[in-house]
Amino acid sequence: MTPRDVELIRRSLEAVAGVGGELTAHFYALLFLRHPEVRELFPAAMDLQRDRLLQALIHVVGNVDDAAELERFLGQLGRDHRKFGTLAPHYEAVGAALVDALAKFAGDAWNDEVAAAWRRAYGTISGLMISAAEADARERPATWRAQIVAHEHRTPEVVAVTVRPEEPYPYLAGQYASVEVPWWPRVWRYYSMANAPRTDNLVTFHVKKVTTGWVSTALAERAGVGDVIRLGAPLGSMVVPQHDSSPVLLLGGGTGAAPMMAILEEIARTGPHRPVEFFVGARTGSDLYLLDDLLRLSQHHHWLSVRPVVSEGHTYGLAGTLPAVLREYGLAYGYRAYVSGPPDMVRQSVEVLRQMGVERRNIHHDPIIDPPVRTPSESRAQPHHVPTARPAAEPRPQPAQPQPQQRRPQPARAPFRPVTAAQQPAAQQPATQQPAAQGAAPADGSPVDWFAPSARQQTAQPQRTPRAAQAWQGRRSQQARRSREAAAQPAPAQQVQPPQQVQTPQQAQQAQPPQQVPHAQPAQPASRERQAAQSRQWQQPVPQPQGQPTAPQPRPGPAPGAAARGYEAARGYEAARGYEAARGYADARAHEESRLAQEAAHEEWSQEQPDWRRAVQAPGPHR
Ligand SMILES: NC(=O)C1=CN([C@@H]2O[C@H](COP(=O)(O)OP(=O)(O)OC[C@H]3O[C@@H](n4cnc5c(N)ncnc54)[C@H](O)[C@@H]3O)[C@@H](O)[C@H]2O)C=CC1
Repeated sequence: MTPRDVELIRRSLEAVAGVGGELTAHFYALLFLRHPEVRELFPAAMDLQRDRLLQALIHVVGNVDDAAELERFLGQLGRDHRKFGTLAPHYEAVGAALVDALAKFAGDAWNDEVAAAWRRAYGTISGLMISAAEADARERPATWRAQIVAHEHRTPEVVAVTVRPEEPYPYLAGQYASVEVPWWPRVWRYYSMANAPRTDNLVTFHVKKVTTGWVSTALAERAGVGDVIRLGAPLGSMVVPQHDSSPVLLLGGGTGAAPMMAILEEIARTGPHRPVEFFVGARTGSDLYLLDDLLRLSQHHHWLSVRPVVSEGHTYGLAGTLPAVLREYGLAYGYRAYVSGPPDMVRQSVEVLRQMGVERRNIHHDPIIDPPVRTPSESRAQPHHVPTARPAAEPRPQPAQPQPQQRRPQPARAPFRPVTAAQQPAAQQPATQQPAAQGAAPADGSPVDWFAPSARQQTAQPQRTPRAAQAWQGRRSQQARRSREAAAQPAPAQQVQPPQQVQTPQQAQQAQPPQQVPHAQPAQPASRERQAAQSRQWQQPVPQPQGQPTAPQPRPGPAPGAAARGYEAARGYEAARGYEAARGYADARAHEESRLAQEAAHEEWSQEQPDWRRAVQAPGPHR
């Protein structure tokens, strides 16, 4: 690209900065109308996808002077696109739709010279992506199937999910992978590997349940041992160089500490052992889910210092956010720094490190991931504030908000979610739960999803053909009826409850371990102390029922009477049977829900087409 091309492209991007949402919606409308087969490559819900395109373009234009960074970024983008099934001809279709969409929205900033500059630039971009993807295809698969072998709640919100990929999954400590769950096809989310590569090929991810995160919620609540997920190729350059012995500073906030654990494990295993300072941050003491592991490690490794940092509430450790504590207490000079956590934490930490004199090349972090939620003022004030690449991210939870659904609207098209007995039809939802109309700030001042469908698109929704609307209604009421029937049936777990009168309270409690029913809300220990108390309780020997001799007794046969059944239940036997039954039952329901969701998504796709046509035919803002 010539400097003139760069100048023209920058100016045209500035011209469309205020209409990014419409531009990308128009781009996808054009693409899907011209090439309907391409729609199959994208997830049913397109909101995050829309955000990605513009972010990638902004990154490319922002780094156009840095050939090495461009090559790295586009190479990674091309390799990462293999998991979507993207082929070389798709790039051409995308380029044509992109230029046409820009032409419509750039207004006076668009002319033949600008169009030619964009075509040249896109040729270079797609060329780099295609060649990186082709080279990658010669070496490794596009995706890996991986079976969940462990699923462990580390806190009520954070789950450690361990998978065994079916084929070797080579990666470096500190890298991340995209993950797709079977319930939301083509929706990919990124998680860092929380362990260094192991000979048994097991990989652990730390997943925080996010209110509106489809993949995170599925991984945390729906997934269980035996389920198979898909992994994309490992990505990222936040790795410790081999043969480097500089001291290391690790800053890990929340589940962002996961890649730091992998780096730490790698240093411990392969050396060289150099001073490692690990500032591990969380909002509250009970969110420091890695602290016990880290303290144990620091007892074994004299070179490791662990500094817990808590920003809310009173607890041991340092008080404040990670960047603030780093500024106050941190050692940084001469250190190689690794930073991971919420986007603002990473940005601020990088800034503090730079102020402390750490060279940019010694500060490592993943591409900064922002949730696709922006206030109108942010969008207007900082249309180009994105300095680095951003893979798609799930919106970060807003724990401080009492009503998270008001902060981040639900996925725009309610039918994508299966209807359960507990849910009202979307039309009956309170007005506050409906997605905010684009461009209109909610009265309560909460942020607008700037990439949500516009008010026009939403009001266009009821304009289905009567036949399609009838089919959809039929499907919804069928699902609601099934859910009601399922809810009315006693769950198998309840059918095998032993009679109450033969159980002591302790036995009853032990017969129903809180963590054993999958897909149910996990127990919510209010504090670390309570967690410890629960764990101690579970380690206690099973008390003998009253009236039974205390000497070892042969286990009673299969439930000859109520007392024997109670005895078995106290030993967890009935609970285990109930668990199995409940699990099969829940799985069947989950599959049914998933099937209905898929059908609904397909129906939505066909309903979208008139919307695309209208979007394509509508006049641009400048015309
Ligand atoms: N799960 C994974 O494998 C990985 C997750 N991440 C990212 O890490 C983040 C983890 O989120 P949570 O666990 O909810 O962390 P969190 O929101 O509970 O915060 C963790 C730490 O970051 C600090 N922090 C939060 N917001 C801040 C701000 N605006 N300025 C300064 N410090 C701030 C907190 O004080 C705390 O010390 C997510 O954004 C996730 O995308 C990053 C890498 C890997």
